[in-house]
Amino acid sequence: MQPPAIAVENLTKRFGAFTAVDNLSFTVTTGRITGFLGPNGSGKTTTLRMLLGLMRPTSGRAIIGDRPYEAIPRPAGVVGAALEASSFHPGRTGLGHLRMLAPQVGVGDARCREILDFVGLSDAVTKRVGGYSMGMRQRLGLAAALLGDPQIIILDEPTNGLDPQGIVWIRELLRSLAAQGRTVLVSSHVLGEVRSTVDDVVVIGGGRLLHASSLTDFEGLARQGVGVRTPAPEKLLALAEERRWPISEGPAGFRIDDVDSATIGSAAYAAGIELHQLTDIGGDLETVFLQLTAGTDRSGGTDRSGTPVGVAQ
Ligand SMILES: Nc1ncnc2c1ncn2[C@@H]1O[C@H](COP(=O)(O)OP(=O)(O)OP(=O)(O)O)[C@@H](O)[C@H]1O
Repeated sequence: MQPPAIAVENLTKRFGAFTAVDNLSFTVTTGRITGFLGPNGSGKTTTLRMLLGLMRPTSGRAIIGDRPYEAIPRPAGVVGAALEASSFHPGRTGLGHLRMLAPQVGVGDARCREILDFVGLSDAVTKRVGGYSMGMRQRLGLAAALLGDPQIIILDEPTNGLDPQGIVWIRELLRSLAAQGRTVLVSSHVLGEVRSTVDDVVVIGGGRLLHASSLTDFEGLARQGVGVRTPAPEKLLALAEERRWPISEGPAGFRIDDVDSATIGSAAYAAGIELHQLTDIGGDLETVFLQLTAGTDRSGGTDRSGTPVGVAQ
């Protein structure tokens, strides 16, 4: 198996007494698009800044390829990032902005023009950034990230402030980058904006890891199930085995998947099994995401035992 493109290992960032990123660990698989999800203030940007050597971690480390960002000899050729769309000099043109970056990236004028064309900004080459729309700024940020032709791309909320057309454009661009075998880590506080694009998800809240898995496994959390409580667990387990129901036990009782509550209730009644609770659970993935991240203040983010919820990586 290929080593991960990015490995975040026990990363922590404190600002005084405030812990913005709290012992965070996850990996980003080479050649896949990973959605880095969490509500506002959950620590996404802080994590990305540490990844990119822009901020020193309090403890832990972040590895890109096989080394920390600071140790990469020509970083722009390995990893490209767009963290903030607004940090351009308003008096510069789009081309001027890229020309300013070109020497440190190690590219010439032709590449600057080529990449502006690629992000759909060729008409705005000579227009000053001060007059750019939000969408144009996002495109210019992407152009800067892609200038050195990196294999790993890190984008912080690239859909922020974009209209629906712009969001579709970003999605298609990310897909085309992944189709070229590149690795993309893209942050968002809105699951819906990246859901149709990403292969994997990392969900954080309150600076802590809440969930990491493939999107498919994440969607599995929203599978319809029925919660069952009974004073006769052995009998229920025997019934589930006989009926071949997928059953699992958690702190809140049993969960049976892919069977409706009426079927379970009738079968339990016929088998003389006393039930104390029969509840429909799961459903819409957006709701699952909101439930997962709800109340993740600085003391939250994990269940009462301190275990991240649903970590599958
Ligand atoms: N330099 C700093 N000094 C003090 N606190 C900071 C600093 N940078 C970030 N924070 C705090 O750390 C927390 C995490 O911020 P961060 O920007 O990483 O979150 P985020 O998930 O990217 O949020 P958003 O989606 O709003 O961009 C926030 O409460 C923020 O106020």
